[in-house]
Amino acid sequence: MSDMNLVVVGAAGRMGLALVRAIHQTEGARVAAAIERAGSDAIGRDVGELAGIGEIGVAIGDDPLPAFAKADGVLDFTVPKASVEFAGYAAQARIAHVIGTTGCSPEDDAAIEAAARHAAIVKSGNMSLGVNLLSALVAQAAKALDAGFDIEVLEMHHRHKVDAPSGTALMLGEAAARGRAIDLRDNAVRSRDGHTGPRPEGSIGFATLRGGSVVGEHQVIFAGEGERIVLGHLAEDRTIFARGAVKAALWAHGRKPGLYSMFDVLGISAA
Ligand SMILES: NC(=O)C1=CN([C@@H]2O[C@H](COP(=O)(O)OP(=O)(O)OC[C@H]3O[C@@H](n4cnc5c(N)ncnc54)[C@H](OP(=O)(O)O)[C@@H]3O)[C@@H](O)[C@H]2O)C=CC1
Ligand SMILES: O=C(O)C1=N[C@H](C(=O)O)C[C@H](O)C1
Repeated sequence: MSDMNLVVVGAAGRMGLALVRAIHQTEGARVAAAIERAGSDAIGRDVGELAGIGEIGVAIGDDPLPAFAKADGVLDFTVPKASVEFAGYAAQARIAHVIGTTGCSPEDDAAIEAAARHAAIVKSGNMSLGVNLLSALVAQAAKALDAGFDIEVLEMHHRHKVDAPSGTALMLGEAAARGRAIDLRDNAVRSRDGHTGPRPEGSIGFATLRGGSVVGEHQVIFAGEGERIVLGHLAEDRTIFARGAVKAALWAHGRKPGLYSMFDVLGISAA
């Protein structure tokens, strides 16, 4: 079988470059095109050279449509507005679209869901095996522990991150809510400041730290009377997300249209 031709959008970004390296190391996949924002300094540069793997003969461009028309899939870790646009183009081209972008609004998610009627989309706030497994464990723990255990989600990321709470923190919050059989939207406490009053029983709290070069750290704390259970994940390298995304693309290639998650790709039961 011929290699899966992948377009990396946001190719000069932190994840874009990690994706180029991951595709290069994966049998059955090749970088067919690399796209950046119009006006980016990276336009015209060889994406392999930029990613530190040497020239691969793929110059970064700014026009996604012709690139998508010749490809089998798109890897997209950009910004919500761009991901919505790319979802429309990938749907037109009927090719797989892997979306790692976080910070999407409900309207963005609705547009992506609509595009998934025409193409296979895999979207997840975290593409690593570890976090997806952690998510299943969190749901299980939340189900086993009663509301006497307060749930708090703590995350830390590098100083460049623009959205909060992280996509992963929200995914872990969703897992906890699923375990508790409650709706996260009605129970999330996403910030605290000043005289907050006591903690609402059954709520799920989020705390965000930003600084330095931290790749991504998450903890879910179940705080009870006299004891705490802490489940966590430490990302040491962006390779874990990139490898997961390439795996998702290969999995989605030729699959029927629909919105899938990394649980589907990894065969993990959401619990
Ligand atoms: N799901 C997961 O496993 C993971 C998700 N992420 C998420 O991925 C996203 C990107 O993260 P990161 O790589 O650190 O961010 P970066 O800012 O380093 O990369 C994003 C890239 O996308 C480019 N871009 C923006 N708009 C467009 C556009 N319209 N067309 C083409 N390219 C565009 C940016 O260009 P410019 O800078 O010039 O604007 C930039 O190069 C974030 O939402 C992050 O949370 C990150 C890691 C793992
Ligand atoms: O922006 C990042 O860097 C990351 N974003 C994702 C998130 O929002 O959870 C995944 C990972 O933690 C890195």
